[in-house]
Amino acid sequence: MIKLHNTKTRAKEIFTPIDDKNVRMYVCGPTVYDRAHLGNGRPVVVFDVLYRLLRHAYGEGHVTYVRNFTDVDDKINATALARQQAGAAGSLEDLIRQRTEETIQWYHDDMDALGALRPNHEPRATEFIGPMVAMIEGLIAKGHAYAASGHVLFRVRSYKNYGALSGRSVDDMIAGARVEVAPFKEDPMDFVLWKPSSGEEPGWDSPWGRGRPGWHIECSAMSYELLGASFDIHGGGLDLQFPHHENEIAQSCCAHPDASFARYWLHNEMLQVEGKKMSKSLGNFFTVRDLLDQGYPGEVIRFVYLSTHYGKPMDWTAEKADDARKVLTRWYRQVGLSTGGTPYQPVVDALSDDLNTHEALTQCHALSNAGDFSGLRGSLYLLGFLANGIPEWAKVSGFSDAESGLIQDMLRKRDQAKSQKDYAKADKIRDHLLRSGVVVRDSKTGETEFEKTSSFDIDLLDRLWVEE
Ligand SMILES: Nc1ncnc2c1ncn2[C@@H]1O[C@H](COP(=O)(O)OP(=O)(O)OP(=O)(O)O)[C@@H](O)[C@H]1O
Ligand SMILES: [Zn+2]
Repeated sequence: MIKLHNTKTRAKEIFTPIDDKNVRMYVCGPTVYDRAHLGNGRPVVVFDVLYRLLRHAYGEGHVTYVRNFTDVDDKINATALARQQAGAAGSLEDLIRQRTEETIQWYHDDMDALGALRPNHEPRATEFIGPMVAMIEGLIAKGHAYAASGHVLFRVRSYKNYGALSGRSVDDMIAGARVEVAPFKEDPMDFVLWKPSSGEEPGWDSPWGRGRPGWHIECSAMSYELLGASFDIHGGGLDLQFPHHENEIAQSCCAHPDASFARYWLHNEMLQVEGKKMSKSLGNFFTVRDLLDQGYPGEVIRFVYLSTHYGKPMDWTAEKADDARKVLTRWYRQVGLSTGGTPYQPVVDALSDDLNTHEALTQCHALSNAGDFSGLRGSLYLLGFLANGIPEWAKVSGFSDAESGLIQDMLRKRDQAKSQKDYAKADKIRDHLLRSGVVVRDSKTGETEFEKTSSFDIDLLDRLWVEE
């Protein structure tokens, strides 16, 4: 039984899909104008864990995960224009396409490195302009939208539940929001569904002239096309709750009044830098690529994300990353002793309790300490580690995975002996290792490294391991 905290009801609820043969989830994806920063990676990993849990619970072929690329945006146009002004060859349209293509490639590379599975569908807004126009026409026909000066606006006051997701009234929201006042708006709260494009700006023909869609309608149209009018889960960062998600709900529920749109809304809290949201506009960001280039493995970054519950703000520290690397190194070496393995039930239970990844990692520690390496392997796999086997950085040169696993397990027993103050036993294990040709070195940080000597004898090591 999976429980999820639903922003819509502000409560942890039992998750029941509409169709357990096809569990459907939509997550708002990136605007593709630049490298993803570490904050942007958080929802990717959070919803990847949820996707993996749903696949575990309902079967791999029974979950449909959609995450879009917003490839129509003024920020993309601005980057392309800056390139053109700097002398880049090609029309603005070419440069825009180049920019979005390269950004999508970067996004894939970086998110793959974090161990995130690719969603089943990654629709690009530019491929769904037709359905967006159709949805806007439907909204106009029902009186929920109006055309004015080449724009189409959503009539917010026509939807009585507007604000329900955030739990605020329209008037409160206006007071707190930066709403654009424009002469063609009936009400300052009304938001853009379609806007005119001039000159070289990307644009498509529509009943309201050549123009482009607003950001909010993209998600409403793409989720409808790929998941239907009612689906199970909608996710994204908490910064999107208002106005983006309120607007998605208003559009979709008015276009399809008999459907429920998304039934469970999940929002991840922000990755912060000194108490403030990491964001491009504040300039306080570093990219996932920066960290990878500095030598932090993607698995380590993933581990740091998972160590905090998605509903809590978190920050990145080098100390957290160092700890993560140590723990993962030990676990990766230990699982070299096992093949296969199903996830440990307490790990599944922790994830099923509103994605308690922190508790899931605590349970992995318990498996590691108890020497249950097949349970550990299965659990790590469920958490999105080990998809490509044991990474190179965790290996010890000269040893096979199974040999490292064996040595790591002897070291575990030695640590246990030490903590029970049985120093004679601890020394005996070390001597065993030495006799088999393995030199052990304890570092100041409490980790133990090992190395192979020319007299390495795996058969002897194996025998001594069995004795212990
Ligand atoms: N600091 C953060 N922590 C967690 N999630 C974030 C953070 N910043 C953005 N996100 C999430 O990243 C996803 C992609 O958002 P988007 O591409 O709109 O980011 P952005 O607007 O370019 O970034 P920024 O907010 O820095 O301007 C969204 O789900 C958003 O909620
Ligand atoms: Zn969206």
